[in-house]
Amino acid sequence: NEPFDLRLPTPGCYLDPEKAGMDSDAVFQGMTAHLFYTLGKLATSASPHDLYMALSYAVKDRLMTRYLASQEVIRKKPQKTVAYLSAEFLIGPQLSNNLLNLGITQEAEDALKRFGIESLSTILEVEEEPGLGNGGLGRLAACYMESLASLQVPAVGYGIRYEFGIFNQLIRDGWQVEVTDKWLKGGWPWELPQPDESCFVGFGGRTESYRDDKGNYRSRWIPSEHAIGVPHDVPVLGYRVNTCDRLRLWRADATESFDFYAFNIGDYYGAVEEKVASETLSKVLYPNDGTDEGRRLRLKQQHFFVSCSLQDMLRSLEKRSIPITEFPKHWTVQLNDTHPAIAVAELMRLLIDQYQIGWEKAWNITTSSVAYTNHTLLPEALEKWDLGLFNDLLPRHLEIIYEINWRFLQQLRLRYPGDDKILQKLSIIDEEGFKSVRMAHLATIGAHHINGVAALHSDLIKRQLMPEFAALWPEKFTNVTNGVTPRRWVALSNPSLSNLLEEEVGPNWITNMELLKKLEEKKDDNNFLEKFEETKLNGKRKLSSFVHSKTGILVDPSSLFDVQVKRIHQYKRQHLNALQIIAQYLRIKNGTNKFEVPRTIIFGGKAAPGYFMAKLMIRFINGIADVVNSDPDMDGLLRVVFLPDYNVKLGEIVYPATDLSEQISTAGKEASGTGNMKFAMNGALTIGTLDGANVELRDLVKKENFFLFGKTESEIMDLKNNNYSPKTFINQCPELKEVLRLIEIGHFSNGDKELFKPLLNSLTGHDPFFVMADFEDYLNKQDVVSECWNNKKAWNKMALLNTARSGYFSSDRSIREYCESIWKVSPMPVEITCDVEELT
Ligand SMILES: [N-]=[N+]=N[C@]1([C@H](N)O)O[C@H](CO)[C@@H](O)[C@H](O)[C@H]1O
Repeated sequence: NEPFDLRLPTPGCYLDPEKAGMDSDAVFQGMTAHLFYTLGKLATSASPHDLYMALSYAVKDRLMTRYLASQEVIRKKPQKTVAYLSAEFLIGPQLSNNLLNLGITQEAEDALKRFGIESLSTILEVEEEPGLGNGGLGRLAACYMESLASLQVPAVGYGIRYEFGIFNQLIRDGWQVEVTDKWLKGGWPWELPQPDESCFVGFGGRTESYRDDKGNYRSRWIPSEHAIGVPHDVPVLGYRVNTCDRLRLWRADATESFDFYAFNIGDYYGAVEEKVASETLSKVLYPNDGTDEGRRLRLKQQHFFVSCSLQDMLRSLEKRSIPITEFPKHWTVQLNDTHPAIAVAELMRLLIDQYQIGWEKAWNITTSSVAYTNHTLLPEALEKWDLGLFNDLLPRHLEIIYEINWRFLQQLRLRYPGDDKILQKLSIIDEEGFKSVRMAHLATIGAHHINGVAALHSDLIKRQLMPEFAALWPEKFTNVTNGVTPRRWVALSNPSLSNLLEEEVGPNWITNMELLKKLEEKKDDNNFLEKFEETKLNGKRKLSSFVHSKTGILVDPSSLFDVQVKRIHQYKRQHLNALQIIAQYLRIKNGTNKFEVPRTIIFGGKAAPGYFMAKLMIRFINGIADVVNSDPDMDGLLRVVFLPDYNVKLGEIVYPATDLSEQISTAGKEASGTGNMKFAMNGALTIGTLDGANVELRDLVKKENFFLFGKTESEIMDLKNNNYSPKTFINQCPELKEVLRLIEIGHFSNGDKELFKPLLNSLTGHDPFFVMADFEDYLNKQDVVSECWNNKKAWNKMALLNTARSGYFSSDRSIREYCESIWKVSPMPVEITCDVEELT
């Protein structure tokens, strides 16, 4: 394709920062200009936030050439583009990542010095992160967008621009308190509103059939309510390439922002009612991680961003005068879980009702364009929409879903004549009890591929979640194990390790993590192992001062940093970790502590506001921390910390500072996990169960470099099918008995015996996540950890081998697999030819 002609007076073709207006002086000039013209500030009176905004604008300027060039390539060259539809994009802070991917971090440091700012970190601290996601699913979408750009694959991420993201978490008297996340309050320099590319979206109303000009009977939708979707584009720059893809986030606005008639008759609320109602669509992110929300507004949000996104894709074909029937050649649509699954019905509606395409053709276009990723097996997370609500909000879509379902059931009748049971089981409509629409079935029937996010998980989807569908369409079911971007999670978060890796294997490990295998040669090199350990200590010192500044707790960087950071959920078993701590506490108190290993145990994670047991688990951990941290017997041996407001920014401090990564979910429950990958890349050892991606991690780093414990998924199944009794395990383990007794008498709740009763009753009663069954094995494995820690050389060797062998978990590998096996797309480098002289 002919190179992007750069006749525009903009800095920025990726030849060489020095030559293309990327040197520190150009950055300084850019900042000065934005302070003056954009922010109306003089350098002399600029606050750190002003300088953050000025530097961000100056950096965004330097993205624009690539951003526009990349859009031009998509516009000019009929190439299949990836559309990643996700209700969540947990993109994290942008400035440091864009500086890294542009390769001008040092230039920014130098420019800031001329404003009297000694360190870039001072400016990075003030950046608000857009909390547009809950946890793993949202962060995965962000890692994937960055890898798509770094691999030079044209892509658009489609999502919602929530005005309020995931709540900020405060800890008050040990309890989680949610605070609204006003991330936009200081302004956000990383977006480009595109109001002229807005879309209309309908809700409610009714459908009516009519005869079209060819006399065919057709159905059409007459919505009773409308909203406008205004796109806000966020550049997603690849690492040291010209590709800059975009994240298109939809903001909801009213078709009629102000009703003068209502105003004139003094009905002031009426005057803005519609505006308020519409804006609510993108007002706030639902703060649940992996549970079905089932609320009307949630379904409206899903239809809102999906309809805008599909209209946007179809419009891009019209703009390029490409026949709509060629949609599958130009767009491959990935559904990030069932949250955007309405896309199957909405694409059919747009193709049939708006573009008058016949059913079969429309179905062919849809099923050859859409693919679906499942992220959880938890029954309570599988979205099912009440039929009444669905019909009320999306009557035309329900008509189309009935037709899809009818045709599907016809197929089944042919394949399984007389087997009504399988029809009921696979139908999109769940007729049992409250009739509902099963979104996972709609996605599976409408998709050409369904993938899980780790080998075990994808296998369990086929064996447990959807065995009949897997038998029906074995070719559709596949696996793409999750990955994380090494740019943010190693190069950016852990500069001292990054420098050591570059020293040892050269700079290309950042885009080719397999190169890290070369580090294996250093596994017995004491000198190198000490350097490696030093990088970890750097991280631990940084985290220690952060812990002290946030919680007032003093922790010893030379102690074993044992970390569990993730959303609080019973299946992730933060309470199992807490019980183990009490056992350690008792051993120290009773003098039966075998290994004098000073440990700092750190927790972090938000609980969904409506999830009582998760909130009680946070209170429980803080109750234990108060007792342990105020007990002189624990000095120099045990410290427990609950770090508030765990998010991407905090993750960037925690992952490089961890010795032991806790991945202790009940086997069969954690689809993949991605924190486990970030820890291993940064040289932490994992104590974990054979669950999710832990299985592949253990295979790759080798079992001697992984602390495995616990029952396997099939052993858990056996326990479940044979009337599992937690009491059996309690009676077998005196330490566990003593731990439970201490909780019961209120030892960690100032004598209040009631506070943790719900937790105790659940653990000693039904124990749905088999905490009691795995406790003893877990406690024993922690002893193995302590023993190993006392052998520094052995520990560092194991840690090095984790980093060396975690290259597989780069999101570049995941994206390559999606491109080859599901999307059938290939990289499309963006050429920028510019006559430098002409530019500068
Ligand atoms: N929803 N959801 N699913 C999850 C996470 N909670 O966001 O998706 C993540 C991303 O696929 C998985 O790593 C994790 O195991 C799974 O529970």
